[in-house]
This record gives sequence, C-alpha cells and structure tokens, in this order.
Amino acid sequence: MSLTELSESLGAAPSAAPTAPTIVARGVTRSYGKTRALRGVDLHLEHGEILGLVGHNGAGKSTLMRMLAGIEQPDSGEVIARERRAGHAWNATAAAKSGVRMVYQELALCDDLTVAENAALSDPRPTGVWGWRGRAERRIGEALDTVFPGHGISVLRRTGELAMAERQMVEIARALCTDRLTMLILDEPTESLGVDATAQLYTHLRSLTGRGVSILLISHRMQEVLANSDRIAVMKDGTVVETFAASATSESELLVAMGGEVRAADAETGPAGSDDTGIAAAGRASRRGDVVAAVRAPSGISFEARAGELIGLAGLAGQGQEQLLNKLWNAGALSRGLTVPKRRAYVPGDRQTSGILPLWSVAENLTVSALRGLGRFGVIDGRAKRALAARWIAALKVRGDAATPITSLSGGNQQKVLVARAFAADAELVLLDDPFRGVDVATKNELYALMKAEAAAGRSIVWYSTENSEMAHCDRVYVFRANRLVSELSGESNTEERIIADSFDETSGELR
Ligand SMILES: Nc1ncnc2c1ncn2[C@@H]1O[C@H](COP(=O)(O)OP(=O)(O)OP(=O)(O)O)[C@@H](O)[C@H]1O
Repeated sequence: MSLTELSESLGAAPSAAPTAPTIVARGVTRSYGKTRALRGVDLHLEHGEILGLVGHNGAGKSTLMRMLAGIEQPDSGEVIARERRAGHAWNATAAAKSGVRMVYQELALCDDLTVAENAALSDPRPTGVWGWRGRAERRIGEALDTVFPGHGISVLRRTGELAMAERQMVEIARALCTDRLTMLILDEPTESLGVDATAQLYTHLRSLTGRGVSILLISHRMQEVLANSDRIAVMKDGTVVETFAASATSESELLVAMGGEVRAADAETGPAGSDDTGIAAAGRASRRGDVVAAVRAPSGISFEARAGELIGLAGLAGQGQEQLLNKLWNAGALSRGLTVPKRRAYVPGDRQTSGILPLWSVAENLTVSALRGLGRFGVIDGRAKRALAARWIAALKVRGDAATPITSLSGGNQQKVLVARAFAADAELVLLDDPFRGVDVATKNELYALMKAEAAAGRSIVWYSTENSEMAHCDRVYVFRANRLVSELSGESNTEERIIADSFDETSGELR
C-alpha cells in the first residue's frame, strides 16, 4: 500500500462523523511528590478538530498529554476515550491500539540508529522477520515526503548526524507511520523547525482533521496556535482556566488568561540598554568595543563580536549557524583564523544530549560553569553557590526547588536553567544555540531584557534563533545561507523582511 493510499485510510472518517468527543478529561489530578502538576483538569477534544493547548512553563501541559495518551494514570478523576473498549483500562497499549500517536517535546530518537531503524522501533504494525528494514525505509520515506516535501533527509542516515530541525521532522513523520490514526498529540512540534517546514506541517495537520483525526497541539508560539487551531485551551498552575474559539480570541487575551503580562513582542527591541535587572555580572576583562571573537573569511564577510554587543545569527535552519557556534565554543588557543576569549559559555541546541546533567540537582546544573569563581583556598564556598543558584532561579522564575533533580522540572524550566548556567558563569563570550526553545512568552520577554543588560554590562553575546522576529533585539545580525555569511545587518537594515530576503540571496561571502 502506498502512503497516499495509506494516508487516505488513516483516521478515515466513518460515513457519519461521531458526535461523542474523541477524548474527555474529567477532574484529572496528578502529583509528583509535593508538586501538584494537575489539579482537577476538565478538557475535551472533538472529532476532527485541532485543539491548541497553551500555558506557562510548568502549567501541566505535558503531564496532561501523558494522561490523555494513557502513558500515566491520574491520581483521581478520569480520562474517557471514545475508542476505549468497555471493561478495558485506558493505558498506553489501549491508546496505541486505538490510533493515538504522540510527538514528544524531548526528541526520543536513538542517535546510533538510522532514520528508518528509529521509525521501525515506534511503528505499531508488526515488522515481520524478513524485509522489515526495507519496509521501514519505505514507510518513513513516504511519511517524510508526504508531510515535508523536499526535506532532503536520507532514511539511511544515523539520526545523531542530523540537524535539530531534521530530527524534529523525523520525529513527526514517524508518528504518522501507522495504519490507523484517530488522535495525534504534538508537544511543541515546531520549536526547532524552520518557517517552510512549519507551514508544511500545519498544511498536513489540516488534511488529517479533514479525515476525522483529532489533534492536540501544545505550543508556546501564540501566533501559530491562533492561526492553526479551532479552539484554544489555556492552562495555568495545573488547571484549564479558559477555552476560546481560536477565531474569537487574540494573543493578548491568551497571555492574560495564562497569567502573564501583556507586552508587545517588539516593544523592547533595539540595542542593549542599561542594566535594569540588577544581576548583570561585573568584572569582565574586555572593554566595550574590544573584539572578543572573530572568524576571518578568506573572502567576503568575516564574523566579529565585540564586548557589549548582542549579535544575532539568522537565516533558514541548518545553514551553518550551529557550526559557527560550535567552532567558537570548541576553538583552541592555536585555532587558525579564529579569535576567542578564554572565558566563554555555551547553551547547546539539544538540551537532552549535550545540555543538562540529568543526575544532578537544579542548583548543581546551574552553578557548574561558575564553580571556579566560587572557590576559596581550593574549596567551593557552599553558601556562595546556594546564593548564586537562588539568585538565578528567582531572576528567571524557574519553577522548581534548587535541590530537586533537574529532570523533574518541565521542559521549559530545564531550558531556563541552561540559560542561567551560561550567564552565571563569568564568561566574556556567551554562545546561545536557539536557547528559548520551549520557554513561555512571558519568560522570553524577560530573557530578552536580561540579554541586553548582560551585553550592556560588557559581555559579548552570540545568539542563534529560528525566529526571525527575535533578531530585532540584536545590535548586529549575520544572515547565513548555505554555510556562508550573506549579509551583516544593523540599525534600520535589521528588519525581518531583509533577513528573509537575504536568506534566499545568491550573493554571499564564504565563511571557513
Ligand atoms: N516526572 C516528574 N517528576 C516530578 N515532577 C514532575 C514530573 N513531571 C512533571 N513534573 C512537574 O509537574 C509540573 C508540570 O510539568 P509539565 O511538564 O506538565 O509542564 P508544562 O506545562 O508541559 O511545561 P513546559 O511548557 O515547560 O513544557 C512541573 O512543576 C514539573 O516540575
């Protein structure tokens, strides 16, 4: 069966659409130790609708998703699925048999396996002994072609070699490798995707709802949720506080319901101002305007970052931005064509594999890069360490105690700890690889202010973001295309339109 035939059979709507909701959560509660993650959630998902689910970091969205998918059971309350067979529990097996598929916020691919092997692992259909590999290659290849035409991903590549955006596409496509799809739950599916792939995904989701599939879309990207959902449910502190028709609400209304401050997205754009956070660190070696980092290109545009600057790296995903950050992070004293300071900090793009230290507490994760500055006579000053952790936990509003394991935090709160770690270290150069993935809107606004304050205090910050609109906060922006620097923008030339135009421009300066 080809994927076209297959996808037509996916979630094929019965002749008359069922009137009962696909799934209902009624009074669902769930605690982890002292943390009350869900406090009596009521929610339902209609047949063939896209329900957006938004809320601050730690509001309980991922926990609720696990309850709906039967992966975890509520402490009290119930989950009633239309597909649930009488007398059977609603657990992961029952959900999988009923056509429920999930795309997790943390990518769950095995780096050492190929794209096709990863797909085979999660495919609910029997693999068979003979020919399973060929079948898996064909199935995932067809799913990728259907959702992300022109994706350019070889199904024979190890997923560890893929860029974040490509891995995200594989994760989404493999969730669609099934004979039967009734409900699709996506937890922040576009955080690592570029503009084109994001648009392709939403086009495909719409075609699925046309065939009766119900979709739960968790996201911090308010404009995307507004543009692509039928209804939007808002979570706050473990409950659903409001549900809106998407066509009848606005970003500011959603933010108010989430409990956040309404701030125009671009209200505080422009070059770094003075330090108004009170936590920008002092004592950097470089003076404002000194070149802190440089990568010289044999021809065309070279890269340069000065003390006191917030530098943006823009362009379509996977055009060399991550390589530049890696180069600056890994450079040795003798690296040719490169200037880097000794003291530098890095927030990697993939927090799971190269960011968090999963066996350590929040405080240990946060202070590990700053330990050198916390020592006295060769001994770490425990009180200074605790104070540093407490200061950053408060500044970034991390929802979780300093002493708890980092893995017990929600995804967005883990990400905040990584950002705090980079700034808590006394680094002259701070490298950020798409650092606000999964961070809620209110916190993002605070982090923009923090970065500007840190730059104003003399640091040099180099920031790669997949969201072009964020580049308006930068002093200068380098646009990448095909591993080259296409342009350097600042002042009035630093606009979203110009970034997009240059991302597709043919003239370029090579960056080696
Ligand atoms: N396995 C766990 N152990 C301990 N605490 C947990 C666990 N899972 C979730 N929590 C806690 O439950 C609360 C809700 O977390 P959840 O991940 O559901 O939030 P979220 O809304 O998805 O956040 P984000 O937007 O950051 O992904 C948080 O306080 C989190 O720390």
